Amino acid sequence: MEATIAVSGLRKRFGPTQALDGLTFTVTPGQVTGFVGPNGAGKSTTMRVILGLDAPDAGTALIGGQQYRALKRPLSHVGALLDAAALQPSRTARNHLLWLAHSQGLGGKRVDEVVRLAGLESAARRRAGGYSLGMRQRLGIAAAMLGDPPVLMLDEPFNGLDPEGIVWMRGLLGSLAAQGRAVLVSSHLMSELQDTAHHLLVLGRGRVIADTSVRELVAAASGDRVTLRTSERSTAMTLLARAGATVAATDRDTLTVSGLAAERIVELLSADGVPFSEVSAHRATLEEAYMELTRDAVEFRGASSDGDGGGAGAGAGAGASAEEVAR
Ligand SMILES: Nc1ncnc2c1ncn2[C@@H]1O[C@H](COP(=O)(O)OP(=O)(O)OP(=O)(O)O)[C@@H](O)[C@H]1O
Repeated sequence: MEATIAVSGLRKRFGPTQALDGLTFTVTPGQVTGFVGPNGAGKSTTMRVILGLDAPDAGTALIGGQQYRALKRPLSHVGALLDAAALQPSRTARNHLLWLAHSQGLGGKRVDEVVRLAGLESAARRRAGGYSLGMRQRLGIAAAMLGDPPVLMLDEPFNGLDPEGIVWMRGLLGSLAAQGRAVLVSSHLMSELQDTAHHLLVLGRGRVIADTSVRELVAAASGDRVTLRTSERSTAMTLLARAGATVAATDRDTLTVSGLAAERIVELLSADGVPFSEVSAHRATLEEAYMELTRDAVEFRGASSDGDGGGAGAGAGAGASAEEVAR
């Protein structure tokens, strides 16, 4: 089966709230796609519609070209982690997985495999009701992986994980994508997606406001700034300015240089015998890149009751313009 999620023109209203407002995107295989946006942007609703748990008012949501309800053994097509708290508390984790596996015609051997994959060996025979949120997330991952699906859709999988769990989750997501699966992951924290997501889908008020590669996004936000540390600040400033750079002193022995590549700066300083202890190209964090991307369009934040999202709109080359978003 084709490892894709394709959403087209999705609309969904809950009473006065237009939760999804003509959403269109494709999640492609072989990469982790971060699904981000402020509270109430429509991330969970989108996932619920894709899984057939909510019916859209308009539009389509297809997994590998098919609607969820048309899938014969859904767990073999798509694994989902939606609400890690939704468990039968009296069941052991293993029995929960066995029950799920049997409902899909899968055997106990696969249950043992996913228990291992999720790092739950030592806890699998304990009742899930006593699990911490982090362990529930692992159990949710185990359940999502039961059918070895080509498509994964995980709502806030980092929630409740300790630092070790976060590193584990990042590694897992990366390896699932490297196996050619399509992996859609919602998150509130850019830091969780840093070095994990290859692609970013930014939602605002039920619309896609940016659909962009993380590499391009970070490169654009990083600019061409280079940090230079030297004990001969004024000599370096004169030399680099003469070579066409814009140079600003940021500290007693530190300069920020733009307009010249780091390699060229090293060449120039070396040729003139100017000492330096650091020449490093600035790399924006995903958080910085996201803030820049969403800075301009106020409307992105949504109605004030929607809470604590970022700024709004889309930066150059990354989706709709601020004006479009503000409509
Ligand atoms: N069952 C429902 N009944 C009424 N309104 C709903 C329902 N489900 C979602 N909504 C509303 O739809 C909008 C989108 O909600 P959704 O949960 O999809 O956003 P989200 O991006 O997942 O938010 P969060 O980041 O807080 O999880 C919100 O305004 C929400 O209040």
